[in-house]
Amino acid sequence: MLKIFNTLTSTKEIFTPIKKNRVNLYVCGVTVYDFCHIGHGRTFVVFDMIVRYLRFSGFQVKYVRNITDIDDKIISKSTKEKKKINTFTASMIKEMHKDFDLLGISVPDEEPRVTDYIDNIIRIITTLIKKKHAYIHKNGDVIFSIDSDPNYGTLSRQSLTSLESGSRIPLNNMKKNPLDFILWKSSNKEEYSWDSPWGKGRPGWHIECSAITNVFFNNSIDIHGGGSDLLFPHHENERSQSICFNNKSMINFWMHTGMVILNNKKMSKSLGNVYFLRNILKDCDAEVLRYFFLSTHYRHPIYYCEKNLDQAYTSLKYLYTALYDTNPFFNNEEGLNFELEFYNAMNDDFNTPAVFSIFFKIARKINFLKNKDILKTNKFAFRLKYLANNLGFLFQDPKEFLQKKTTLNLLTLKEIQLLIEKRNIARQSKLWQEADNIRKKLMSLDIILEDLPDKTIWRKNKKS
Ligand SMILES: Nc1ncnc2c1ncn2[C@@H]1O[C@H](COP(=O)(O)OP(=O)(O)OP(=O)(O)O)[C@@H](O)[C@H]1O
Ligand SMILES: [Zn+2]
Repeated sequence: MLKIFNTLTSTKEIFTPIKKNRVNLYVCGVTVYDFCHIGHGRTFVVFDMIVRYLRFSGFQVKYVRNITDIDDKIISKSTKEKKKINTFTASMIKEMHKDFDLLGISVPDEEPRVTDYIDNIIRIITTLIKKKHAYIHKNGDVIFSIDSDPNYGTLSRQSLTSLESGSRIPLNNMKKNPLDFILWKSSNKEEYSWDSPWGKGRPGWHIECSAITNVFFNNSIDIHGGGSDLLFPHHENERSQSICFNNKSMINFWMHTGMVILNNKKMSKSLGNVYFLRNILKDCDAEVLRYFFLSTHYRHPIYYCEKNLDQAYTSLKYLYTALYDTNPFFNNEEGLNFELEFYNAMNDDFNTPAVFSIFFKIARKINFLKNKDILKTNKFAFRLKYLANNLGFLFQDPKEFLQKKTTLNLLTLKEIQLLIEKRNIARQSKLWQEADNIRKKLMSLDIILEDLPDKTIWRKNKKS
């Protein structure tokens, strides 16, 4: 039985979908004004893992992730680069897809862009005004009145009084409450404004998700996700608007991922403390990065540093070394207790760190069986691969993975193989000094040897 931590109730709850066997999942996507960073990678790998597991568990999942393609930062960046907004956002979206592909994040079923849903946004705002949940300022801005919603603050569990006193927005004559937020921003700039009953303008940020979820899910959502940075104000505001528009809430579970932290701050485009995915992936295998993201529980923050990536690499190396030289053999006999442990861990709010320790247990079993019982080894290898594949791991050829970090400009693969053979002959002839010299020579070229019972394998030293 799957249990998910629901931010709304702050408890782990049994997950029952609104419609049997179907899951409607919506995740807030990227504001496209720069390349994607590791923080995006973490959040979207987490939801990718969740989608994969839900599908693996037999649910039919409809996964929608929006793209914010209109916003102040987009306007200022495209202006700076002297590009038309559409051209600029189209190129950023293309780059985002490239990065996510590199990371093995499967494509959502729908990726709606905000600018394609302006009519729907206007329709919702019109209704909110009619229902007196929003008011029009004389400059043409439309503003949501949080005091019109008695439940405002419920999701992020904040008391309005403390929010108001803590708010740094000055109480001017434009907003009735300092926490009121903009639904429609008046603007006359041709390129990024649309006609509306309140004059030319463009949507505020929060309203886009209410509009898009209405279009794609008719406001009937099983899981709504995003990073924990979005809980307040974005998700609080979105929820409030949607409830006021629809008269009820049909979002059952709210899930939030922990932040990727760099230098004690959330990694973010606007702060500029980012590592772009594309740069990290030049040196780091995508599966290693994926492993790093999921080796901490999705709700906890993670701290990016080389050392943590190295640890992820070492762990994956252990799993691939276990699979090396096996022929995974389909079966329903061996490792079923591990499979059960896997389901228990995943059903416990997607506990991937626990899952990885189960993978390790299977790998240890494989290592123990190797050279003792080939069939059993291969059956356990199947179990490991089968379970890991379902979360997007262990798809690579073990040999290729172990040898991957090779930018071999000094030695060709053939030369390495020749040296290994030479060393093996020296060892067989008990010429230990000569064998050791060859090992040292390879080591100085960052090639590490591992002697298995019947052969020697090599890999590139990760740190080089
Ligand atoms: N450091 C991070 N760790 C984990 N998730 C993140 C991080 N930064 C952004 N996200 C998530 O990625 C998605 C897209 O975020 P967004 O495009 O707003 O990125 P951002 O870098 O925070 O940009 P900005 O600084 O302009 O707000 C959101 O779901 C957000 O929660
Ligand atoms: Zn959103």
